[in-house]
Amino acid sequence: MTTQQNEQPRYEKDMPFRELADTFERIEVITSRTQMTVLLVNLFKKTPPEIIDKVVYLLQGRLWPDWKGLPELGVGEKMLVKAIALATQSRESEVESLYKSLGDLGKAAEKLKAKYEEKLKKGAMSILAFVPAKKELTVGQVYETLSRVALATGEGSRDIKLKLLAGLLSDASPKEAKYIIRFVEGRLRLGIGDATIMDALAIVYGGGAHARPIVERAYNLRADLGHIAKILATQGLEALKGIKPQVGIPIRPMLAERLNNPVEILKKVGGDSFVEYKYDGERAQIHKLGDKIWIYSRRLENITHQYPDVVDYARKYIKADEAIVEGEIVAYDPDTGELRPFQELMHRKRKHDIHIAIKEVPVKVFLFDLLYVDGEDYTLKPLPERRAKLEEIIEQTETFQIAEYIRTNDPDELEKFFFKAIEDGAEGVMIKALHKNAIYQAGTRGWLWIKYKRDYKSEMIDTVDLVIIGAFYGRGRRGGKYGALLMASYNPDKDVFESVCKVGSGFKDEDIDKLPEMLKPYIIEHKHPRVVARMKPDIWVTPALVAEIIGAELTLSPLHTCCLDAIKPGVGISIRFPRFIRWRPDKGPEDATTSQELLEMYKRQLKKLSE
Ligand SMILES: Nc1ncnc2c1ncn2[C@@H]1O[C@H](COP(=O)(O)OP(=O)(O)OP(=O)(O)O)[C@@H](O)[C@H]1O
Repeated sequence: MTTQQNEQPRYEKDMPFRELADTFERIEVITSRTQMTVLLVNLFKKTPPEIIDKVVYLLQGRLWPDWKGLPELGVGEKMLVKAIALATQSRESEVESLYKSLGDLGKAAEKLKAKYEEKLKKGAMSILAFVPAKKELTVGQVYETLSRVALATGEGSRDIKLKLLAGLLSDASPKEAKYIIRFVEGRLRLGIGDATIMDALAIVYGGGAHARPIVERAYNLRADLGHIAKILATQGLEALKGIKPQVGIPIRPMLAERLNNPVEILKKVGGDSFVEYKYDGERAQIHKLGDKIWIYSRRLENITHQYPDVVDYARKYIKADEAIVEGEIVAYDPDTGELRPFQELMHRKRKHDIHIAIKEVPVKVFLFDLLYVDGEDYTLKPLPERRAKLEEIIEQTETFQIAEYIRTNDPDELEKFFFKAIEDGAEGVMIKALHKNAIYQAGTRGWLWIKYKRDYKSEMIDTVDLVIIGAFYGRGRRGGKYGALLMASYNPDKDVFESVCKVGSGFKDEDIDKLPEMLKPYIIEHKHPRVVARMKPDIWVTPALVAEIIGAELTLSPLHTCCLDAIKPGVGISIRFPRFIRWRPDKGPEDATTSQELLEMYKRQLKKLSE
């Protein structure tokens, strides 16, 4: 077996890997977080600044931040068993049985390594052979070798990985072998949190606890703790103080608190606020540098490859050389423009062929913040300033636009907008403070943003039969035809038809093709006298035709008049994500589901949302 020492470059500024393995071992037996910090402080004091980033990554149990999208180690248990067998000149069956009895492959490696070293020593003693003194493994070497293991891909990569690992284990002491194996297995499990690492960094390189918020702020702006540690260790605290976001490195997201009372919410944010749709999609932090685009998820994974369409929009419609903006990616129906449920977006993510997925589940992006543009950090500027700049640099289109919002300090207005948001397929609303301290609190959940979602949801179990009272012109593939219908329930007490929803989904192409002919005899120039509606369709029709409809749930809406004021003042009952099932030619308009029945259904199906 050739040893890694001979193949690997030695690091000028390096330290023995033993130091790290010793720290791991001590961390395993301590019981308090303070002790953990002390151990890390001692470790960092011994660490040359040039390799602090590698030490931090190894403490985090990874080789680099996940968002880099670099390959993982890609080493299975079988390969590890082989590598241990090679490095300790044992049989694979021996490794396996020891693994079985100890329940820990790291410990098995440690034992076999110790046994092998013992054997070597004895052999050397008995024949008085010359055994060259082994050089110590260094952090740099271990890091470099493991990186090469991860980056070896494609044909022949299995052999390369095996050879590299076996070499590394040959050079390792028993204890080092144990931790190398656990690291590769992803089972280091030392429970060292980022916060503890930051505490220790602040003490060693920042001069004490006062440096801690500066380290944290830097990490929030650039979610790469190794990178932040290296700047701190090599350039000092002042360099960290001036740190700005960097395009390509994700910013840790700002998060919202939750409240369900509009009056209280407005009090919390200081009255005047933006109330925005809380879209039900995937959060996207979009970075642009010239033509290069990165998209990061809520958990800062690199999801760029999942959204080539969004990459395209960002390239075209962000009018800045460098920018970081945030928004929500939502699935929509191109024929009606309506938003689709979150599950459809997930369906798209599961598809293997991204080009088919893009066609089947097209998406829109609703932008809600701007964090950085052309060299300027916007995270410390108040929201109105960020929004104004966002509006300035975005060319808004159908598929790439600013989130729907109102500015208000009126709880009733807030509530109405909330119901409208739900009916339009959003989850609720986000209320955002506008005062001068309303900065972008990266990495923090706070009261500058408050989410307002429903407590209750009325599941829709049964279908309903509703009457057509109007129609909307279609777009996309439905251009020149009707794309959606305005549907109503019957109110026998008043003998009127009350609007419930606008339905555009569930129709087959032939249904859409037949609509103009079906509706033609019923078209009228104005709203029918027996129709009560707030929404205005492109054409009105006499209530006559009935269709069976289902939806995700019954919901409250300020746009519809079915049971208006019955549950809450100013809002009626509606259907969220309604879908056409079939025509009901056997039913006349007065046979449709009544408003009273819808009210009963709403009440019956009311369910507390357990979160
Ligand atoms: N207009 C908007 N402004 C901010 N966030 C929005 C908006 N629309 C949708 N969102 C989504 O809502 C989330 C904000 O809620 P929160 O900060 O509580 O995050 P969360 O913990 O992911 O919660 P949730 O599960 O409710 O989405 C964001 O992460 C984002 O994905």
